Amino acid sequence: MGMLVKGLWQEEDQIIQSGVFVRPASIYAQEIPTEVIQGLIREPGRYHLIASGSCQWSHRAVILRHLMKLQDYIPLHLAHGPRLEGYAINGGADWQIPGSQKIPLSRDGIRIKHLHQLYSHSVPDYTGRVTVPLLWDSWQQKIISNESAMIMQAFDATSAFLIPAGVDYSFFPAKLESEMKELDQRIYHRLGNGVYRAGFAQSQEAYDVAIDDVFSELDELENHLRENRFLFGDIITASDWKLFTTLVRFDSVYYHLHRCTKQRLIDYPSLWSYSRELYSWPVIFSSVDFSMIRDASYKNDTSHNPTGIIPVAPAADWLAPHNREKLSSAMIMTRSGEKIPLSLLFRI
Ligand SMILES: N[C@@H](CCC(=O)N[C@@H](CS)C(=O)NCC(=O)O)C(=O)O
Repeated sequence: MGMLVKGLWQEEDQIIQSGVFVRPASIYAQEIPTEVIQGLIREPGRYHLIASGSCQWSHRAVILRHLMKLQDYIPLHLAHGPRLEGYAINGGADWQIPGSQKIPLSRDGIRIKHLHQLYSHSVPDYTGRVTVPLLWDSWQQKIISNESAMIMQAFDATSAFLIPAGVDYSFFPAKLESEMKELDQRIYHRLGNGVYRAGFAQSQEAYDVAIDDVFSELDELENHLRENRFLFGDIITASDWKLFTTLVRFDSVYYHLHRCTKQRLIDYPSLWSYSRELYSWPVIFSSVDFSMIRDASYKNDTSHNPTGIIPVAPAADWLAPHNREKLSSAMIMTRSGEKIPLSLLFRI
């Protein structure tokens, strides 16, 4: 896939170790400071989100931007196009680095084509992977974070300053913090990253271990969601959105391209109705582009799909009634831990 070494792009990388896919830690993975969170609201247009429509980690950040109603505050740029040197930032055409026209002697701004050029513009001797999503500070011309979980949390925390819809709701309620952390880690290891470990495995053993994790996690979630409307009962949290971005891609990409072929999402009745409920929210529905997900995944994963042929989409009725309201009401928490009906805030 390629990476930057001391600011220079190189095609070799080190993500496979003894046949096992090892996802490197993000370089800017620290918690996002409060001044930046306040800045997201108080300085509209200063911070930009750069994401990809196909990537589950990007999708998490894009979803939180919608749910916290930040579209007018944080411009979104979708990296897409042929991956010649990693991600193209604007379909392979020139793209002006936001804010670069303010750099002295650069009135026309700095124009780039590849995401790695944004990384090395931010840190000239950057060594590491060049990943989406990332949060860009257009005033300081630097990357603030390239870790989706931290970006989600920062977007969520803006409700302490902005109070969209007059209620300081949160998808990371303090009351559930430690339980969410534990659950998110388990799901990330076994399922979210498990589908990548299965897809990129270069030995039978590594593949078998990953597949076992993926499907035992799906079994466990299926049991849980049979009786619980969301992962935390009647309360929706960011853990649901993290899980959703993996599930929504499962049958379209991971099932076939990553060889997760034991069962499809639609073979799990509760996981499938749960996914349909989350998909049915108008703001979420508009954030899912199945053909972009499939095209980008199948065209760019040339090691699994050297011909670039995009297989036909699996038949699945994502708009069929989910009937999850029979399980419980649907609630959300405020920052202080009070439960309020979701329908007061969102069209669901
Ligand atoms: N830990 C990161 C992972 C992001 C990530 O791996 N993104 C993929 C796209 S789905 C990427 O940019 N891959 C390019 C690469 O690793 O070279 C996060 O959750 O934000």
